Amino acid sequence: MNVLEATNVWKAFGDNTVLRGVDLTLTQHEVVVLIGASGSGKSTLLRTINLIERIDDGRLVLSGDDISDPRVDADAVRARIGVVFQQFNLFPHMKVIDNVTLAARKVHGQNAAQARAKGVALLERFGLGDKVDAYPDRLSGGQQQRVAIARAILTDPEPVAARRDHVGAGPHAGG
Ligand SMILES: Nc1ncnc2c1ncn2[C@@H]1O[C@H](COP(=O)(O)OP(=O)(O)OP(=O)(O)O)[C@@H](O)[C@H]1O
Repeated sequence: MNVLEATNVWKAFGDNTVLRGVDLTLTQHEVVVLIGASGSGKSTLLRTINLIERIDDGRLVLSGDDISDPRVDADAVRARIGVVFQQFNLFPHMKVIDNVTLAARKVHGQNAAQARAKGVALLERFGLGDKVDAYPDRLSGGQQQRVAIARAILTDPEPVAARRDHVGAGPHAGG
């Protein structure tokens, strides 16, 4: 019995086409790992299956039921699917750049213009130059994670090497 059959699934956000004709079949008791670059569309595919995002084209069949039919009861479908979400505790009402520089400005007293310049440079280094003025809910999980890392780095934390010396940890500690 196929638990899920995704056929030729397409999904775009504006001119960013994320899912381009995805086919996926899952059978009962099967464990499947979805691997791809950050921002390549893994979460988007999972969100379409859970009807958080509606697909633009294609078909999704859950245990024989066509859940891509717009008339389907989304809550009833979601009740049949378990989801673990990614969460990085960014402020949802603040742009990426403001999330990244907030602690540096408010807690560490860094000059606003200077903090912004450093923040933009760091975001560019992390491949997020085009997300500086986006809000967190427009980013992928990995992109949000990198914003959270940039926020931590911008406050100039104690170097990792020095911290390792303090706690006596080996070279592979942390994570
Ligand atoms: N609601 C949205 N509005 C606009 N763009 C979005 C939205 N959700 C995701 N995107 C964009 O779609 C692309 C795919 O995002 P998705 O979250 O599916 O990636 P992912 O493969 O799960 O990435 P990661 O490994 O980083 O979690 C990204 O470029 C992201 O910016």
